[in-house]
Amino acid sequence: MAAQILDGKKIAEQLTEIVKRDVAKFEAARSIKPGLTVIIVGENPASKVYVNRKHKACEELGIASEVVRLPETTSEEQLLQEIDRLNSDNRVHGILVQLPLPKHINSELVLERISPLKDVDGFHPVNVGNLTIGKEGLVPCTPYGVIKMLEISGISVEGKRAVVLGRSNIVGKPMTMLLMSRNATVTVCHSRTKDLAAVCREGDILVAAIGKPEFVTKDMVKPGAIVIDVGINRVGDKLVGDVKFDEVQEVAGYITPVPGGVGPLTIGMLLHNTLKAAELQLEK
Ligand SMILES: Nc1nc2c(c(=O)[nH]1)N[C@@H](CN(C=O)c1ccc(C(=O)N[C@@H](CCC(=O)O)C(=O)O)cc1)CN2
Repeated sequence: MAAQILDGKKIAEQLTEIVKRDVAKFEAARSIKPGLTVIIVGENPASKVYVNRKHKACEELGIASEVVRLPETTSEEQLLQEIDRLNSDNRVHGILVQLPLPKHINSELVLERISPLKDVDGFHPVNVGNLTIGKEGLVPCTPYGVIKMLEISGISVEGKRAVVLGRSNIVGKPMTMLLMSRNATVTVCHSRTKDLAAVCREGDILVAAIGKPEFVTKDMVKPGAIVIDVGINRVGDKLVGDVKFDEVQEVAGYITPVPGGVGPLTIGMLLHNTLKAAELQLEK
Protein backbone atom coordinates (compact mmCIF):
# COMPACT_ATOMS: atom_id res chain seq x y z
CA MET A 1 0.00 0.00 0.00
CA ALA A 2 1.29 3.50 -0.83
CA ALA A 3 2.47 5.72 2.04
CA GLN A 4 0.31 8.36 3.61
CA ILE A 5 1.55 11.79 2.52
CA LEU A 6 2.24 14.35 5.24
CA ASP A 7 0.97 17.56 3.67
CA GLY A 8 3.31 20.33 4.87
CA LYS A 9 1.17 23.13 3.47
CA LYS A 10 -1.91 22.05 5.42
CA ILE A 11 0.08 21.40 8.60
CA ALA A 12 1.81 24.80 8.24
CA GLU A 13 -1.62 26.45 8.03
CA GLN A 14 -2.59 24.79 11.32
CA LEU A 15 0.69 25.88 12.89
CA THR A 16 0.19 29.45 11.66
CA GLU A 17 -3.25 29.57 13.28
CA ILE A 18 -1.73 28.45 16.61
CA VAL A 19 1.06 31.07 16.42
CA LYS A 20 -1.41 33.79 15.35
CA ARG A 21 -3.54 33.10 18.44
CA ASP A 22 -0.43 33.11 20.69
CA VAL A 23 0.81 36.41 19.20
CA ALA A 24 -2.61 38.00 19.81
CA LYS A 25 -2.59 36.79 23.46
CA PHE A 26 0.93 38.16 23.96
CA GLU A 27 0.03 41.54 22.49
CA ALA A 28 -3.15 41.79 24.58
CA ALA A 29 -1.25 40.95 27.77
CA ARG A 30 1.86 43.08 27.15
CA SER A 31 0.73 45.83 24.77
CA ILE A 32 3.80 45.08 22.65
CA LYS A 33 4.03 43.61 19.17
CA PRO A 34 6.80 41.02 18.72
CA GLY A 35 9.26 42.37 16.13
CA LEU A 36 11.44 40.55 13.60
CA THR A 37 14.22 42.05 11.49
CA VAL A 38 15.61 40.05 8.59
CA ILE A 39 18.89 41.07 6.98
CA ILE A 40 19.57 40.08 3.41
CA VAL A 41 22.90 40.76 1.76
CA GLY A 42 23.08 40.65 -2.04
CA GLU A 43 20.74 39.53 -4.76
CA ASN A 44 20.38 35.74 -4.42
CA PRO A 45 16.97 35.17 -6.12
CA ALA A 46 15.84 32.29 -3.85
CA SER A 47 16.85 34.26 -0.73
CA LYS A 48 14.79 37.25 -1.93
CA VAL A 49 11.75 35.00 -2.30
CA TYR A 50 12.17 33.50 1.19
CA VAL A 51 12.71 36.92 2.80
CA ASN A 52 9.57 38.30 1.13
CA ARG A 53 7.60 35.29 2.37
CA LYS A 54 8.85 35.87 5.91
CA HIS A 55 7.84 39.55 5.75
CA LYS A 56 4.37 38.69 4.44
CA ALA A 57 3.88 35.95 7.05
CA CYS A 58 4.79 38.41 9.84
CA GLU A 59 2.25 40.93 8.56
CA GLU A 60 -0.44 38.25 8.49
CA LEU A 61 0.27 37.22 12.08
CA GLY A 62 0.59 40.65 13.68
CA ILE A 63 4.38 40.56 14.04
CA ALA A 64 6.21 43.83 13.27
CA SER A 65 8.58 43.10 10.42
CA GLU A 66 11.50 44.99 8.96
CA VAL A 67 13.78 43.86 6.14
CA VAL A 68 17.27 45.35 5.95
CA ARG A 69 18.52 44.99 2.37
CA LEU A 70 22.27 45.39 2.02
CA PRO A 71 24.27 45.37 -1.22
CA GLU A 72 26.49 42.42 -2.25
CA THR A 73 29.53 44.65 -1.61
CA THR A 74 28.70 45.08 2.12
CA SER A 75 31.79 44.34 4.19
CA GLU A 76 31.82 41.92 7.09
CA GLU A 77 32.45 44.84 9.46
CA GLN A 78 29.43 46.78 8.13
CA LEU A 79 27.22 43.74 8.62
CA LEU A 80 28.50 43.23 12.17
CA GLN A 81 27.76 46.90 12.95
CA GLU A 82 24.22 46.48 11.65
CA ILE A 83 23.75 43.48 13.95
CA ASP A 84 25.10 45.47 16.91
CA ARG A 85 22.56 48.22 16.15
CA LEU A 86 19.70 45.68 16.09
CA ASN A 87 20.97 43.91 19.22
CA SER A 88 20.53 47.14 21.17
CA ASP A 89 17.15 48.12 19.68
CA ASN A 90 14.49 46.91 22.14
CA ARG A 91 11.70 47.00 19.53
CA VAL A 92 13.54 44.23 17.69
CA HIS A 93 12.97 40.87 19.39
CA GLY A 94 14.26 38.63 16.62
CA ILE A 95 17.17 39.03 14.20
CA LEU A 96 17.72 36.72 11.24
CA VAL A 97 20.53 36.93 8.70
CA GLN A 98 19.38 35.20 5.53
CA LEU A 99 21.82 32.54 4.32
CA PRO A 100 23.82 32.05 2.23
CA LEU A 101 25.93 35.18 2.67
CA PRO A 102 28.35 36.38 -0.02
CA LYS A 103 31.64 34.46 0.03
CA HIS A 104 33.73 37.32 1.44
CA ILE A 105 31.72 37.28 4.70
CA ASN A 106 32.38 34.75 7.46
CA SER A 107 28.90 33.41 8.28
CA GLU A 108 29.98 31.84 11.56
CA LEU A 109 31.30 35.12 12.87
CA VAL A 110 28.12 36.92 11.82
CA LEU A 111 25.75 34.40 13.38
CA GLU A 112 27.70 34.48 16.64
CA ARG A 113 27.31 38.27 16.79
CA ILE A 114 23.52 38.06 17.10
CA SER A 115 22.40 38.24 20.73
CA PRO A 116 21.43 34.67 21.80
CA LEU A 117 18.12 36.08 23.07
CA LYS A 118 17.32 37.47 19.59
CA ASP A 119 18.68 34.51 17.62
CA VAL A 120 15.41 33.30 16.08
CA ASP A 121 17.30 30.86 13.83
CA GLY A 122 18.67 29.07 16.92
CA PHE A 123 22.14 28.95 15.35
CA HIS A 124 24.09 30.75 18.11
CA PRO A 125 26.42 28.46 20.14
CA VAL A 126 24.57 29.40 23.33
CA ASN A 127 21.27 28.17 21.87
CA VAL A 128 22.96 25.10 20.38
CA GLY A 129 24.44 24.34 23.82
CA ASN A 130 21.07 24.80 25.52
CA LEU A 131 19.45 22.37 23.10
CA THR A 132 22.20 19.84 23.75
CA ILE A 133 21.50 19.89 27.49
CA GLY A 134 17.77 19.53 26.91
CA LYS A 135 16.75 23.20 27.32
CA GLU A 136 14.63 24.05 24.30
CA GLY A 137 14.73 27.82 23.96
CA LEU A 138 15.32 29.11 20.45
CA VAL A 139 15.55 25.95 18.34
CA PRO A 140 16.55 25.82 14.61
CA CYS A 141 13.37 26.20 12.56
CA THR A 142 13.66 23.29 10.13
CA PRO A 143 14.22 20.44 12.63
CA TYR A 144 11.74 22.06 15.00
CA GLY A 145 9.28 22.11 12.08
CA VAL A 146 9.76 18.35 11.65
CA ILE A 147 8.88 17.80 15.32
CA LYS A 148 5.79 20.04 15.04
CA MET A 149 4.73 18.25 11.86
CA LEU A 150 4.86 14.89 13.65
CA GLU A 151 3.06 16.29 16.71
CA ILE A 152 0.27 17.90 14.68
CA SER A 153 -0.10 14.66 12.66
CA GLY A 154 -0.45 12.65 15.89
CA ILE A 155 2.74 10.65 15.28
CA SER A 156 4.71 9.88 18.44
CA VAL A 157 8.48 9.34 18.32
CA GLU A 158 8.63 7.89 21.86
CA GLY A 159 10.54 4.62 21.93
CA LYS A 160 10.99 4.53 18.14
CA ARG A 161 14.28 3.89 16.33
CA ALA A 162 15.10 7.08 14.45
CA VAL A 163 17.85 7.41 11.88
CA VAL A 164 19.06 10.89 10.97
CA LEU A 165 20.90 10.92 7.68
CA GLY A 166 23.16 14.00 7.73
CA ARG A 167 25.12 15.71 10.50
CA SER A 168 24.88 19.42 9.67
CA ASN A 169 24.76 22.00 12.46
CA ILE A 170 21.54 23.42 11.04
CA VAL A 171 19.51 20.23 10.64
CA GLY A 172 21.16 16.88 11.45
CA LYS A 173 22.58 17.69 14.89
CA PRO A 174 19.58 19.64 16.28
CA MET A 175 17.22 17.02 14.81
CA THR A 176 19.11 14.36 16.75
CA MET A 177 18.79 16.30 20.03
CA LEU A 178 15.08 16.97 19.53
CA LEU A 179 14.32 13.30 18.79
CA MET A 180 16.50 12.09 21.65
CA SER A 181 14.83 14.36 24.20
CA ARG A 182 11.49 12.93 23.06
CA ASN A 183 12.75 9.43 23.90
CA ALA A 184 13.50 8.15 20.41
CA THR A 185 16.62 5.99 20.06
CA VAL A 186 18.65 7.90 17.52
CA THR A 187 21.40 6.87 15.11
CA VAL A 188 23.16 9.55 13.09
CA CYS A 189 24.70 8.51 9.79
CA HIS A 190 26.47 10.39 7.04
CA SER A 191 28.53 10.11 3.86
CA ARG A 192 31.31 8.14 5.63
CA THR A 193 28.99 5.63 7.37
CA LYS A 194 29.73 2.01 6.43
CA ASP A 195 26.79 0.04 5.05
CA LEU A 196 24.63 3.15 5.03
CA ALA A 197 21.61 1.44 3.46
CA ALA A 198 21.46 -1.15 6.24
CA VAL A 199 21.71 1.54 8.94
CA CYS A 200 18.94 3.59 7.31
CA ARG A 201 16.76 0.47 7.09
CA GLU A 202 16.80 0.22 10.90
CA GLY A 203 14.78 3.41 11.24
CA ASP A 204 11.12 3.43 12.18
CA ILE A 205 11.70 7.10 11.41
CA LEU A 206 14.16 8.16 8.72
CA VAL A 207 15.04 11.85 8.45
CA ALA A 208 16.94 12.58 5.24
CA ALA A 209 19.05 15.74 5.47
CA ILE A 210 22.14 14.92 3.44
CA GLY A 211 21.73 17.50 0.67
CA LYS A 212 22.01 14.98 -2.20
CA PRO A 213 19.15 14.86 -4.69
CA GLU A 214 17.08 11.64 -4.51
CA PHE A 215 19.79 9.86 -2.52
CA VAL A 216 17.44 7.69 -0.44
CA THR A 217 16.09 4.79 -2.45
CA LYS A 218 13.50 2.12 -1.68
CA ASP A 219 16.07 -0.46 -0.51
CA MET A 220 17.20 1.98 2.26
CA VAL A 221 13.79 2.21 3.90
CA LYS A 222 12.16 -0.11 6.45
CA PRO A 223 8.66 -1.08 5.31
CA GLY A 224 6.12 1.14 7.06
CA ALA A 225 8.74 3.71 8.17
CA ILE A 226 8.02 7.41 8.59
CA VAL A 227 10.21 9.12 5.99
CA ILE A 228 10.88 12.82 6.47
CA ASP A 229 12.64 14.53 3.59
CA VAL A 230 14.40 17.75 4.61
CA GLY A 231 16.33 18.14 1.34
CA ILE A 232 15.58 20.97 -1.06
CA ASN A 233 17.70 20.50 -4.19
CA ARG A 234 17.31 22.32 -7.47
CA VAL A 235 17.94 19.96 -10.38
CA GLY A 236 17.54 21.91 -13.61
CA ASP A 237 14.26 23.72 -13.15
CA LYS A 238 12.89 21.05 -10.81
CA LEU A 239 12.90 20.99 -7.00
CA VAL A 240 13.61 17.55 -5.52
CA GLY A 241 14.31 16.26 -2.04
CA ASP A 242 16.94 13.85 -0.71
CA VAL A 243 14.45 10.99 -1.12
CA LYS A 244 13.43 9.27 -4.37
CA PHE A 245 9.79 9.97 -3.67
CA ASP A 246 8.08 7.80 -6.30
CA GLU A 247 9.75 4.56 -5.29
CA VAL A 248 10.07 5.21 -1.53
CA GLN A 249 6.37 5.97 -1.16
CA GLU A 250 5.70 2.36 -2.20
CA VAL A 251 7.34 1.05 1.00
CA ALA A 252 7.05 3.86 3.57
CA GLY A 253 4.13 4.25 6.00
CA TYR A 254 4.28 8.06 5.90
CA ILE A 255 6.31 10.34 3.65
CA THR A 256 6.81 14.08 3.16
CA PRO A 257 6.91 15.41 -0.42
CA VAL A 258 9.27 18.06 -1.81
CA PRO A 259 8.02 20.68 -2.39
CA GLY A 260 5.15 20.88 0.08
CA GLY A 261 6.62 18.89 2.96
CA VAL A 262 8.91 20.22 5.70
CA GLY A 263 9.77 23.49 3.86
CA PRO A 264 6.47 25.31 4.54
CA LEU A 265 6.84 24.67 8.30
CA THR A 266 10.18 26.49 8.47
CA ILE A 267 8.58 29.94 8.29
CA GLY A 268 5.88 28.98 10.81
CA MET A 269 8.58 27.97 13.30
CA LEU A 270 10.42 31.23 12.69
CA LEU A 271 7.31 33.14 13.73
CA HIS A 272 6.95 30.89 16.77
CA ASN A 273 10.59 31.63 17.67
CA THR A 274 10.05 35.38 17.24
CA LEU A 275 7.26 35.26 19.80
CA LYS A 276 9.40 33.06 22.07
CA ALA A 277 12.29 35.56 21.77
CA ALA A 278 9.99 38.43 22.77
CA GLU A 279 8.84 36.43 25.80
CA LEU A 280 12.41 35.58 26.79
CA GLN A 281 13.47 39.23 26.57
CA LEU A 282 10.61 40.36 28.76
CA GLU A 283 11.51 37.76 31.38
CA LYS A 284 14.99 39.29 31.72
N1 LIG B 1 18.99 32.31 8.14
C1 LIG B 1 18.47 31.28 7.46
N2 LIG B 1 18.76 31.14 6.17
C2 LIG B 1 18.23 30.10 5.48
C3 LIG B 1 17.33 29.19 6.10
C4 LIG B 1 17.04 29.38 7.47
O1 LIG B 1 16.27 28.60 8.10
N3 LIG B 1 17.63 30.44 8.11
N4 LIG B 1 16.71 28.19 5.35
C5 LIG B 1 16.80 28.21 3.91
C6 LIG B 1 15.78 29.07 3.23
N5 LIG B 1 14.46 29.11 3.86
C7 LIG B 1 14.26 30.02 4.84
O2 LIG B 1 15.00 30.91 5.05
C8 LIG B 1 13.39 28.34 3.34
C9 LIG B 1 13.60 27.37 2.39
C10 LIG B 1 12.52 26.68 1.83
C11 LIG B 1 11.23 26.95 2.23
C12 LIG B 1 10.07 26.29 1.60
O3 LIG B 1 8.96 26.52 1.99
N6 LIG B 1 10.30 25.51 0.55
C13 LIG B 1 9.23 25.00 -0.28
C14 LIG B 1 9.62 25.15 -1.72
C15 LIG B 1 9.87 26.57 -2.08
C16 LIG B 1 10.19 26.80 -3.54
O4 LIG B 1 9.34 26.52 -4.38
O5 LIG B 1 11.28 27.33 -3.79
C17 LIG B 1 8.96 23.54 0.03
O6 LIG B 1 9.89 22.85 0.45
O7 LIG B 1 7.84 23.16 -0.22
C18 LIG B 1 11.02 27.90 3.19
C19 LIG B 1 12.09 28.59 3.74
C20 LIG B 1 18.18 28.72 3.48
N7 LIG B 1 18.53 29.92 4.17
